[in-house]
Order: sequence, then C-alpha cells, then structure tokens
Amino acid sequence: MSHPIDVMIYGLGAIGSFYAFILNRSERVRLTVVARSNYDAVCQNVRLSSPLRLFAHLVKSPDEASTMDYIICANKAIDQHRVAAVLKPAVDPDRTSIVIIQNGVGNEEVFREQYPRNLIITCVTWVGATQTRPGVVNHTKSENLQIGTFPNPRLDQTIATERLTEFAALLEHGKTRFQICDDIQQKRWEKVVWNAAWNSVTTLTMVDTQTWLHSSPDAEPFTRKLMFEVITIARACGVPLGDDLIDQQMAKIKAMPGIGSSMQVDRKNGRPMEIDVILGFPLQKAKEHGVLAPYLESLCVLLRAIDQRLRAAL
Ligand SMILES: NC(=O)C1=CN([C@@H]2O[C@H](COP(=O)(O)OP(=O)(O)OC[C@H]3O[C@@H](n4cnc5c(N)ncnc54)[C@H](OP(=O)(O)O)[C@@H]3O)[C@@H](O)[C@H]2O)C=CC1
Ligand SMILES: CC(C)(CO)C(=O)C(=O)O
Repeated sequence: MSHPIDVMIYGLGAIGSFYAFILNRSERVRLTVVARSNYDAVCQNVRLSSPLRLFAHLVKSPDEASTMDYIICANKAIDQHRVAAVLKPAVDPDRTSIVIIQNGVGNEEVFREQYPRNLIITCVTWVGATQTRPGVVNHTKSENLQIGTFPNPRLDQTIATERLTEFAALLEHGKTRFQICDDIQQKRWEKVVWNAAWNSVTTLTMVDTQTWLHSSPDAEPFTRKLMFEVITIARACGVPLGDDLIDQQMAKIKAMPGIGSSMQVDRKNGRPMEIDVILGFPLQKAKEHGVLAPYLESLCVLLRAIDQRLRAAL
C-alpha cells in the first residue's frame, strides 16, 4: 500500500465532521480531529445523520498532534490570526498543505502571512449541515466542493499541483462530489454573493429564504441590489463575475425549500458570527476601490450590533 497520509481537521463542527467522514473512507488517511466544546461527546462517538463511526485520533489542541500532510480548517472564520498561530505545532514548512473549507473571501491571507512557504488549498463547500447536539451532525442538503490553490510564488508549481492532485484523490476515494477549479477565487466570490445575501437576511430577520422572499414585493429587488453590490466589488478586485449570476442564484434559491443559514444557526446558538469574511472583507475592498455599497454596509452594521450582543453574553 502507498505511504499513509496524515490529515488533521481543525474545527469538528458540521462541515468538519462531514469531511472527516469522507476522508475516513480512505485507508491511506491517518486522521486526527481537533474537538473543543464537543470533545467529550465525540469521545463517545460522532454521528453523521446515521450512526457511522469515525476512526480518528481525537485531540483537544494541535500541540497534541505531530506534523501533518494536510490541515483542514473547518472552524468558523472568526478568529483567523489566533487559529493560524494555534496550528503551528502541526505545520511542517516543507510538507504541510493548509486546506481552508470556510465561507468568505480573504480567508487565506493570515495563513499566507504566518506560513509563507506552505501550500494553501482553498475550497468552497455547498454542503448544508448542522450540528444538532454535540457530536451529532445532520447533513441537510447538497454535496459539492470546489477546490483550487492559493498562488504561492515561493512554492514550486509542480509540487503545488502534486499536492492538490493528492488531496483530490482523497476526496475521490471518499466518494464526494468536487471539482478542481483554476478560477477558485471567482468561485469564492460567487459563494460570497450568495452568503452576503442569504446569510445576512436570514440572520437579521430569523426567517427562512422563502418566507423572506414572500414577505413583501420589495424583498426580492432588495436582495438583487445587495447581490449586485458584491458583484461590483468583486469586479473592482479583478474577479469577473457576470450580471447573470443574480438570476442564477435567484433561480437556485427559489427552487429550494426555504432554508436558513450557518450564520442564522450561530445567532440561534448565541455564538459569534462570520461577519468579517462574508461582509467585512468585501466592504474593505469596496472602500479601497471607491465602490459604494450602501445595502451591504447597512446589513454589516446591523449584524455587528447583534454579534456584539452575542459576544458580550458568552
Ligand atoms: N454548516 C453549513 O451548512 C455550511 C457551513 N459553511 C462554512 O463552513 C465553516 C464551518 O462551519 P460549520 O461547520 O457550520 O460550523 P459549526 O459551528 O458547526 O462548527 C464550527 C467548528 O469550529 C470551531 N470554532 C468556532 N469558532 C472557532 C474559533 N474562533 N477558533 C477555533 N475553532 C472555532 C467550533 O468549535 P467549538 O464548538 O469548540 O466552538 C466547531 O468545531 C464556516 O466557515 C461556515 O461558514 C459553508 C457552507 C455550509
Ligand atoms: C448551506 C449554505 C449553502 C446555505 O446558504 C451556506 O453556505 C450557509 O448556510 O452558510
């Protein structure tokens, strides 16, 4: 058999658990999972929609682990500087690839700063899942992952391609749907158009997407204007998103039953929300490029007030 591949999942919530099960299907993978608040529950057993067992080395912190071939960050992107620092004991500058499976844009920057020699594989997931109680994850809808590399001029391109291909082989073995994308930043921005709209409105209103769209004749035009602002910001950053993306995303959401969002789950659970990577980074780019984004700005200010209240109550 080929040599084992050491993979660590940081953030064993809904998405981390989902991909832990996928990677568990590969005999080559020696899996380590880092669990924090759900550590005790995961010690008993972690379950994904059905009672599957997860075979992994369970730790509370990366400093209990050895260095890894791949570290998958499936934590909430809310404290990225600290998370990047915490991973250090598991990072080998010449061997470890950091895989980011998170919503948002700009997520890679802190990892690039702290680990300038390592490959970053950046991913967009369309899996819908929720941790309903500690260690129990309900996979609710869709299964798709888009993956690509975050450019690193210090790293030999052949090595980058080899590692991306190896990681893709693990996903293939895990029988999950995925695509390798040369234009992964475009995919990240497309997803952030979606998240800036649906995560924000579902969290501010605490209703699902269908209820929101039917709430008044202004709801859909409002959402379209919001999406258009994010598209305009992406274009100012050199990411060529088309106007038709709005129609595509509207058609997609209308074809789905009403859904909430991962941000809405955070609000329900009284946990900090991913405002910076979903709204804050696009707004920062809007300011840098002189793009006006009043809808996005308003939602961001309102969400920050809720977020501050949630954090104060922790
Ligand atoms: N759930 C979904 O349907 C989707 C989620 N995503 C994205 O996937 C990523 C993971 O989300 P999801 O799995 O839903 O989140 P969950 O809340 O289910 O799990 C988050 C995990 O990250 C850990 N975590 C949270 N905050 C921090 C922090 N500041 N530092 C270190 N670890 C932290 C949590 O540990 P602890 O419990 O100890 O706090 C938990 O293990 C997010 O970027 C999200 O936007 C993308 C598409 C769909
Ligand atoms: C599951 C999905 C796609 C729903 O919009 C999502 O990205 C989220 O909830 O953050």
